[in-house]
Amino acid sequence: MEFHTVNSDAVLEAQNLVKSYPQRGPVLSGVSLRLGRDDTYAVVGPSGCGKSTLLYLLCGLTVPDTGTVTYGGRLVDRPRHDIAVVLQDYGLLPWKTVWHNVVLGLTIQGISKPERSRRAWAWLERLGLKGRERCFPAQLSGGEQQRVALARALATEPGVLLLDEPFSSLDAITRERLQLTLLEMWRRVRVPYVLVTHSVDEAVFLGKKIGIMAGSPARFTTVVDNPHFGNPQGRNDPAFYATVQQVRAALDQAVQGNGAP
Ligand SMILES: Nc1ncnc2c1ncn2[C@@H]1O[C@H](COP(=O)(O)OP(=O)(O)OP(=O)(O)O)[C@@H](O)[C@H]1O
Repeated sequence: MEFHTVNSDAVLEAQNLVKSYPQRGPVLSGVSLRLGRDDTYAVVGPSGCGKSTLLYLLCGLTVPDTGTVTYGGRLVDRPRHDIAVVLQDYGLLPWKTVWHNVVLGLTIQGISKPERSRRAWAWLERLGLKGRERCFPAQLSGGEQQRVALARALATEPGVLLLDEPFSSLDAITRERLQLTLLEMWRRVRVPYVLVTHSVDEAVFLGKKIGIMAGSPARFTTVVDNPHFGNPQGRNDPAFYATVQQVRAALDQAVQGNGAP
């Protein structure tokens, strides 16, 4: 049993992560992140800077060279049931129906059949997928597949949700709808999340905190406390766009400065 001393109101905490890949060398260096119980955290940064790598470290799919990730004070060094991940390509099993994809994680966790059924129906309904449970992923649109991936993650009642560019392959309208869906889900179950995105606009809409990553190896150059998180007026509010521009400028500056301190 490994316990680490962390601030008790942090659900997920990364401290001074350093990560290298063979042949690639150091990708991340000195990366720290603190996700509180009521937080949502958006991560933006240039392509290839190491955002997905950070997410894999946060969920224990890979381990850092040095530094630690803790969940509720316990070291994360392998995947855990209470840290759910939603990937860009949905990660659905093509040979399983929507229903079986949604209950998959629950079956692995050994959840009883009635409880599996209760949770799966609840999330299919909340995400507007009732009636689609017998379909296979290939019979669904991209937006529907992404909602199945969200239902599957949320049905496990995770303590933390990690999302790796979950909406990037969707058209603009579907993307905005699903951003709202994620926000509604967060308001309902209050599961803290880390969202990796290429879209500054999405980061400002969905991140209470916005971490800007840059440099080689990358680190957080700036973390913005975002007053426009979940702004009901959203994109109709000029102040929202002022924040988008500020974050974009900070990102440009970080990239031009290559993240150097
Ligand atoms: N398993 C691996 N082995 C070697 N190099 C890797 C591995 N995984 C990622 N990399 C390299 O590490 C760097 C960071 O990759 P990562 O996918 O974390 O970046 P990213 O910021 O998420 O990129 P993007 O925004 O394009 O998705 C890239 O140069 C990538 O080629």
